[in-house]
Amino acid sequence: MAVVNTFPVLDALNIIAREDATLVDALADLNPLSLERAVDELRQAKSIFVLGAGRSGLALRMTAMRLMHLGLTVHIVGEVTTPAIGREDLLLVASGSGTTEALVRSARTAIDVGATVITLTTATKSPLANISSVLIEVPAAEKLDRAATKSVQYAGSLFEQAVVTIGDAFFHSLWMRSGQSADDLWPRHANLE
Ligand SMILES: O=C([C@H](O)CO)[C@H](O)[C@H](O)COP(=O)(O)O
Repeated sequence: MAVVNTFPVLDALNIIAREDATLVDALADLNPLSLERAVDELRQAKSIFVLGAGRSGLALRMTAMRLMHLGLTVHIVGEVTTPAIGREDLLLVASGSGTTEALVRSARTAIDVGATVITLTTATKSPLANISSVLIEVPAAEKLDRAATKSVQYAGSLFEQAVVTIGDAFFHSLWMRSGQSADDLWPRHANLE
């Protein structure tokens, strides 16, 4: 790539905002039933476990906090206090590639014990996608996709933004159904921060 002297931040913001809006339109075409099923499964699960590596995992941690605000029992896989997953539980996984080995292994364990696995991924034919109970295709670039047809942003950035947005949409949908006010939710927010 050629060095350029300037690239206005507002231009970058516009590029990202446009990519995010296009992705939401594509999501609506690809996944309405999967998105609704995911919300139903999240509502019914005894405990929700969230799992992702790198930035995908960081994005899902934001969803984990919001689900906790709703009063749901949520665990982040890898934390020392996270218990064993069981039959009535749900594993929510985000992996752009769908091939990150530790995630595929954990998803297999979850399926083996009878838990539900919801996967957000760009790769619908990946090992992770193949074993998932609910598959949400995110039409974004995967981290090694250099074609710039789906995104001009670096690596899996568009996917990771989508994970945050879809997680917030899960939360919002569940919150609107829950009958709880913002004041009902707030006392659950961390008071040790
Ligand atoms: O951190 C990541 C990287 O910065 C890509 O933008 C990825 O999220 C991490 O490598 C995990 O990969 P995936 O399982 O393919 O999401």
